[in-house]
Amino acid sequence: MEVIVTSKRDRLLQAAAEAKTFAYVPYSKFRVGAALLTQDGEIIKGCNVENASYGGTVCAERTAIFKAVSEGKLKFAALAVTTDVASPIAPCGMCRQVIREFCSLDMPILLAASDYLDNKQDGVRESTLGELLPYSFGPEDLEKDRT
Ligand SMILES: O=c1ccn([C@H]2C[C@H](O)[C@@H](CO)O2)c(=O)[nH]1
Ligand SMILES: [Zn+2]
Repeated sequence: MEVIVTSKRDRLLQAAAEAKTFAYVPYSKFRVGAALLTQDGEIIKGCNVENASYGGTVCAERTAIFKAVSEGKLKFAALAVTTDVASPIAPCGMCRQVIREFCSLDMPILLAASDYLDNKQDGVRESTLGELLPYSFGPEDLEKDRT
């Protein structure tokens, strides 16, 4: 995927910050917002949604992906994630695997610190899925010949 242009990048980061405001986090009080850019240029937002059973909690990244996929959108160009932490926070392992199902290994993943607008230098860490989930298992592995 080619480098995303600044306006789209800013829109995506802004959308992640907006999504964070809807985080349902009565237990952890740890707000997370995610925003997915589709290859058509659409932005789909997601927040973490916690549950009294704890295990029923869904992360912001998976909320965004499941929202998109359940609307028939399966091709993504970038993902942005932000929290209230003043340094960039990376997605959990389960989210990385779910992202792996739908996104290429070179897809940009933008990790924005809570204050990234004041700190555009170090506030956004730009990574890729391949960097966050090296030597991974994915859908194509199920297509390989088996003995
Ligand atoms: O990648 C992550 C990691 C954690 N959380 C949420 C889950 C839970 O609601 C809270 C604390 O783990 O943060 C996310 O949304 N994304
Ligand atoms: Zn997660």
